[in-house]
Amino acid sequence: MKIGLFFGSFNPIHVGHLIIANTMATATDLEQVWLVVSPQNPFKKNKSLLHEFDRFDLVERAIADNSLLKATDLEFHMPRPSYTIDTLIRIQEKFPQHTFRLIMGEDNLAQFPNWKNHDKILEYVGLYVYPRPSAAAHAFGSHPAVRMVPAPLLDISATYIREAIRAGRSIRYLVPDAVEEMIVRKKFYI
Ligand SMILES: Nc1ncnc2c1ncn2[C@@H]1O[C@H](COP(=O)(O)OP(=O)(O)OP(=O)(O)O)[C@@H](O)[C@H]1O
Ligand SMILES: O=C(O)c1ccc[n+]([C@@H]2O[C@H](COP(=O)([O-])O)[C@@H](O)[C@H]2O)c1
Repeated sequence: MKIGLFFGSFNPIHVGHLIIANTMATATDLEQVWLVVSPQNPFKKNKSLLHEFDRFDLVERAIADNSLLKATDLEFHMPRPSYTIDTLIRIQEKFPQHTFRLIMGEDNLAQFPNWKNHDKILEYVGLYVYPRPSAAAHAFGSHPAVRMVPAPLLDISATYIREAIRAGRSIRYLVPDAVEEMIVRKKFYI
């Protein structure tokens, strides 16, 4: 199978992530998308980073009704911070029967040349990129290993959702109902 790996902090998962994952699984040649929850992005020092077990639970709740999407906690058992190349190698070793592509939002492309072994990532799996309104300029638009997937722009972020919660505003429709229910019940991000 050809599978898209969608890495993220998912702090928390929101409808933007779900639209991206579902678009990749239905409007491209990818047959499934696996959401890889990263314990620690090497570039992010976030005080409001929820424990990875809780972020993973929220992801599982969010995708429970979509058989094309799966969640994986593989990075929980790997060294921190979470370097994507190391995880890609581990996943390919574990699932030699599948081919993989790396999915990311366009905002990640500007910093991508600073990722560990980014050339190797391009060679190894290639990228499927979802456009993002806040994306800074980058030089990957016509790179042969990078596929820009045309799709509606989504001006929504986990930062906005955390701020809304802190300010006592509703996050209804920004996250699935089951995710909102758990965030409210467990008082996450307050
Ligand atoms: N609205 C969006 N449009 C395009 N890509 C997105 C969007 N939201 C998230 N992504 C992509 O999803 C992946 C995981 O992102 P992440 O979990 O950091 O979400 P985020 O909303 O950007 O979070 P934060 O606001 O905390 O930085 C990244 O590749 C990111 O580029
Ligand atoms: O491997 C790297 O050098 C690297 C540098 C920056 C980010 N990443 C990964 O990119 C993914 C997206 O991060 P985030 O926090 O924007 O969701 C997440 O899995 C990070 O571990 C990976």
